[in-house]
Amino acid sequence: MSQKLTDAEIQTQLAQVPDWTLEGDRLQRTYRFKDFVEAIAFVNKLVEPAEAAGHHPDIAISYNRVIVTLTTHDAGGLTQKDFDLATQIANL
Ligand SMILES: C[C@H](O)[C@H](O)[C@H]1CNC2=NC(N)=NC(=O)C2=N1
Repeated sequence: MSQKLTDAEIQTQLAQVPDWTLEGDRLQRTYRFKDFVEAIAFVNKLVEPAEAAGHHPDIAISYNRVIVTLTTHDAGGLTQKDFDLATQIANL
């Protein structure tokens, strides 16, 4: 299991993923698309990197908006896995 990051480590990591924000002890980004079909297409693109990492985002879909939230359930907070996946998602 990955170790929870300290507040200082989280701040350092946040600078590497500028479009993501800290929401409590979670990392979050909202994506907006043309319509529901494009939103779902994006969600489908998350499957491969998430499965490859063995790490899975929480996803909320509302028509053309997708809110991706990252946290490590096993650790009860943010770990390096969350920032690694955020980077991969940002590079899709
Ligand atoms: C056994 C398996 O690797 C774990 O249950 C993984 C699966 N995906 C996961 N995803 C996330 N976001 N947090 C976890 O703690 C987690 N645990």
